[in-house]
Amino acid sequence: MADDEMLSWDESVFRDEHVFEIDFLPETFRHREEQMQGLKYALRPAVRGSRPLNVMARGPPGTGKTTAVQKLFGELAAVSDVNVARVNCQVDSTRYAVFSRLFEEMFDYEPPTSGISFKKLFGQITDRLVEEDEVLVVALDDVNYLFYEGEASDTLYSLLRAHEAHTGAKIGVIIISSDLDLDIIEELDERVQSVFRPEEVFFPRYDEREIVDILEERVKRGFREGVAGLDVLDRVAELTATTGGDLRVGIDLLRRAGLHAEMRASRTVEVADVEEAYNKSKYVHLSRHLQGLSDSEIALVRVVAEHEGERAGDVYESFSEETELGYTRYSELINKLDQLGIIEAEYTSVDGRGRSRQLSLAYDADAVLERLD
Ligand SMILES: Nc1ncnc2c1ncn2[C@@H]1O[C@H](COP(=O)(O)OP(=O)(O)OP(=O)(O)O)[C@@H](O)[C@H]1O
Repeated sequence: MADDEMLSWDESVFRDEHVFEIDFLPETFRHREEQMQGLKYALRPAVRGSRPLNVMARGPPGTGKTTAVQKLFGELAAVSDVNVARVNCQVDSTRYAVFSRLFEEMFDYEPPTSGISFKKLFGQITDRLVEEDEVLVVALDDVNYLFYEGEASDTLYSLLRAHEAHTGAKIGVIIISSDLDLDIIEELDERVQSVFRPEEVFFPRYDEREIVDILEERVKRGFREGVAGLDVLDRVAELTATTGGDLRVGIDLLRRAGLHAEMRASRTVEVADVEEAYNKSKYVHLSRHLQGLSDSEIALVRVVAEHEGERAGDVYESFSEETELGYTRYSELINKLDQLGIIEAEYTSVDGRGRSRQLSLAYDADAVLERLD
């Protein structure tokens, strides 16, 4: 490499590295007009002080569901006094935790950590809504986690029937799910099904062309001019599309490719940097899912890694030694990790012993263990 192509210490390929970060809210939001319209239609009554329609937003990971809701919530808060609250159910995965978060959003301080019953917490939220004659719109993001914990029906029931228990309380609910195997309505109790008839808004995968359109904007804002060419963008879009169309993969690829170019002290990002970055970026889902796991779930992932391909009954011994949890809880945890796509639990017939589940990791064991440390 000639000297003038080398990056000096105080130089960077990045103009604004922040645009590649997870929590960056993009200004332009292309290829989601229809979904934004659908959501707006449902939320419009809230601006007039009425209860909005409930919404079920579904689509594979990284298709803009959270971003759409954040943008609309921003607009709503700017033009009205509607209360908006987005709850990340991966973090707050019980009814109590969800309502604590709502309390915090509305009152700007956390509820007392002990001694306050659910009823009281709930009562304070609805009292405030009634007194101030305000509307609350709640987005339950990654609602699938409430299902994995068996908390979805109770949580939705309380939200949807708030106006019965507390006359005048106006709450609208948007549930967001990226688990397309989960039949949400079917999985809810009948008492919830009878009151929950949401508008449906679907977020399909972006195709390769759309990914290029969207990421072009990030490249322009994130890198200095002339740093990343079209060949880089096309390769990133291709890899993103083949990994399932999750834009997070593409955004992560751009950032890592940039860092890799800097490591080579290069002033430009090349396709080879993208290929190198892909070895890490392809695991963004895995990292995201592992982040939200509890200690006992992590223990189970480790145990399965050590007993790859063995039967659930046999693996249990090692698990119980580590955690002292019972078999029922063990089975529930297996189901959750299976639904999250971290492990695979497949039924196999065992001679004379009926059917049993065989456990294995859905990813390369080293990639998983590395991310748990
Ligand atoms: N149309 C778009 N334009 C610009 N950026 C987008 C667009 N769609 C998604 N993104 C970006 O892709 C990333 C993932 O989007 P987002 O979190 O909204 O997806 P999601 O569907 O909610 O994912 P999950 O279901 O996994 O939570 C974010 O960084 C977001 O900024």
